[in-house]
Amino acid sequence: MGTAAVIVAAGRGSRAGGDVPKQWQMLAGRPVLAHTIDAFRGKVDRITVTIHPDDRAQAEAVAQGCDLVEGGPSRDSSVRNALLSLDGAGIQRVLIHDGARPLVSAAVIARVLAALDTHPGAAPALPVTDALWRGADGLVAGTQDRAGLWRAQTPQGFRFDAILAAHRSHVGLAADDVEVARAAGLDVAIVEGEETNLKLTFPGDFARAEAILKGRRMDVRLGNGYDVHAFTEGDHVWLCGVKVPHHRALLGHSDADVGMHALTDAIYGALAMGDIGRHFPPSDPQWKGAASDIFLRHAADLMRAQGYELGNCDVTLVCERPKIGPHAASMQATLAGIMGVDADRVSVKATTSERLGFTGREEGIAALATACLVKA
Ligand SMILES: Nc1ccn([C@@H]2O[C@H](COP(=O)(O)OP(=O)(O)OP(=O)(O)O)[C@@H](O)[C@H]2O)c(=O)n1
Ligand SMILES: C[C@](O)(CO)[C@H](O)COP(=O)(O)O
Repeated sequence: MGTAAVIVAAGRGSRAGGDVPKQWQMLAGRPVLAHTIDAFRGKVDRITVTIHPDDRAQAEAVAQGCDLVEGGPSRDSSVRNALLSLDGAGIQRVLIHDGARPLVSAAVIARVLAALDTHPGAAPALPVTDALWRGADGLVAGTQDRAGLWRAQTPQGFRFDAILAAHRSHVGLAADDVEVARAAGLDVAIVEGEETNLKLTFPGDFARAEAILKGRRMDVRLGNGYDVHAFTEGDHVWLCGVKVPHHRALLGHSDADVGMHALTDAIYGALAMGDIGRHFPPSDPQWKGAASDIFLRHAADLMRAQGYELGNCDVTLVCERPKIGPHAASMQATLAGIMGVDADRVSVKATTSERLGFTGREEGIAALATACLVKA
């Protein structure tokens, strides 16, 4: 079934302010209209965008792969021009959407399309939840019952032939295409809209839209790390940056801080940037006996260079001895200090392996770590 989207973007955005009409203003680094068009790509067979004659150059750059049609002096005349341009193109369903609603979700689009299986028209809306007043001269002049009132959104979807005929016969202006459809006797189903499907109308709406987009784009990454070091002769071990007295030491090319190594690898893993061995090859003599905070600091710096912050991390040391509990708080503070994060984002805990395996036989210590990195 041929489905088209008509995106109306021929207005001048007089209420939104700014140096250029709102559809050309930047939102999260891209023109508003680029976001709106992208929301429909892959969901419909073709996209028609109505533009103001002055905007052709920007439109050709932003609306690649779309048909461009010149709009009229009012929203409904712009829609009509777009529908007329699609006449005879084998379109069965059309979604008519404001170019100024760049945050429309796939779920809203899907709900409108699904409702068109059973209705000639369908549109998203939200029930009015605030009390409604009539006002005059800055005073409340009366109240309005809100029962049965809805806030209309777009895309408004229709069977193509029906809405084209409705627009052809419509006389006068219309706030939206539902008004045109209803004037022609078409039933329009209400489907659930979304608060985030806002129409950029006033200057303050851009900051709201930007905040919503930011939230949607949050990138959360998980990494894990695992390391083992064997015991050797000595009188202390380094664990999570803390020198812990013990009747043995850990054997390693560096200071063998198994906990810090696991955590470092977890961060590298979350970044998909290899492991300690890749960044600090054991074959390189300069890392012999190195304090492991060099590795962890490097991983934390890389994390920030990629735009991430540490959400939290969790290190588990597996050993019968030394007992970790008395040192856990100091380890937590040390790791947090190296990574430059608050201590409550760092957890250090330990378990025995019930005397089973190499850790149970006290041949060495194992460590596991998980790191969660967040890019807002
Ligand atoms: N002649 C017009 C007027 C409006 N629109 C489009 O209809 C949508 C909703 O209209 P509105 O928010 O009112 O946009 P503007 O008319 O641009 O804004 P304003 O009323 O503040 O000038 C917008 O995407 C707008 O570009 C259109 O294609 N052709
Ligand atoms: C179509 C619409 O977005 C539905 O809420 C709305 O009617 C457009 O209104 P405007 O007067 O063009 O801002």
